[in-house]
Amino acid sequence: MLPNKVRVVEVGPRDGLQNEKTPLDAADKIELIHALADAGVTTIESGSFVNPKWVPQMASSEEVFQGIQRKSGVTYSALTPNLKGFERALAVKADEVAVFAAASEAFAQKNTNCSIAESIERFVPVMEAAKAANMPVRGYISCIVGCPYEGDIAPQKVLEVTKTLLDMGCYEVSLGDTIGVGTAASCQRLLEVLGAEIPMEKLAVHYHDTYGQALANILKSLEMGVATVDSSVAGLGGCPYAKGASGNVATEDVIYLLNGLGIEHGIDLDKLIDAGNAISNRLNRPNNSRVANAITAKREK
Ligand SMILES: CC(C)(COP(=O)([O-])OP(=O)([O-])OC[C@H]1O[C@@H](n2cnc3c(N)ncnc32)[C@H](O)[C@@H]1OP(=O)([O-])[O-])[C@@H](O)C(=O)NCCC(=O)NCCSC(=O)C[C@@](C)(O)CC(=O)[O-]
Repeated sequence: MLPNKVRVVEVGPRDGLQNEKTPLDAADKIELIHALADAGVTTIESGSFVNPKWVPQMASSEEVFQGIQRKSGVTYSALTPNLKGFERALAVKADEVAVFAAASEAFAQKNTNCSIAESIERFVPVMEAAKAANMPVRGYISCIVGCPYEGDIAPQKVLEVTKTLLDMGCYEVSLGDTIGVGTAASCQRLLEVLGAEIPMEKLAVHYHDTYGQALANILKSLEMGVATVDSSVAGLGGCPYAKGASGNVATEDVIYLLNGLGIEHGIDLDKLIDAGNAISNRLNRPNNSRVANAITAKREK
């Protein structure tokens, strides 16, 4: 059965912009975040406190958080790989942080320079500090169905990491199909394994659209009881440690799907399209949302 309401987690300003080649200054990112909040998005991953040598596009995250005019009811979250990242996020008053692990050892090494177990160890002090600061922590898992280095990933491995993150205190785990290889069938198999042990409300889906399967995978996930979907306005981004991976599914496309299904989400599609067109123009790249392109063409007629 489909959920009545879906929470859309906008990851464009982080997952999207971390992999765009055109450098943006903090003011452009702030403008994007303001436009997203104005469109009704209530969770916006606004930056990342990782080593700026690894991901230079996120180096201005402090400035971004300090420059945002916060809208009441909106959660401005940040990615934090370790205690140092958490302290940076806390200093600029992020509302929520996210730790990120992988279901593939090879990807964990490439992305975080350590094994899966070591990445989890780094989260222990983050969870303690977040608890003391009363800050919610989200968990991410990369490579939930496939890894660019290891190939297919067993659902059992994803289950193990998901349980670990939830046991540590993450309120939710977002399942990342980092290279977009999942299909409705493989996502269903994974969610069946997870759903046997974990309540669906603890899971979110985070699909990249490399193989054009993201919307089908989202629909399947909604049918299986998932009600939180990550997406990126204009389909921004990719992944710096997964060559050839395209951006997240475009938020505009997700909203069009939800509208068609009659599922509540609280986002104004027209305003969202304006936000996506503006950032695409600023980056001098095409808008990767098919819905945005279709509606923009219709507007121009
Ligand atoms: C995890 C580390 C930090 C380990 O990196 P490391 O080099 O092993 O760390 P270290 O602890 O040995 O420290 C080395 C240097 O980094 C500094 N450092 C250490 N931590 C920080 C920090 N937080 N902020 C700023 N600086 C930091 C630290 O201070 C030191 O500086 P130095 O003494 O050399 O001058 C590194 O590998 C890293 O930053 N990785 C991030 C990679 C990344 O951002 N990837 C993209 C995000 S994940 C993703 O996109 C997937 C997701 C979530 O969207 C889901 C999906 O789709 O799959």
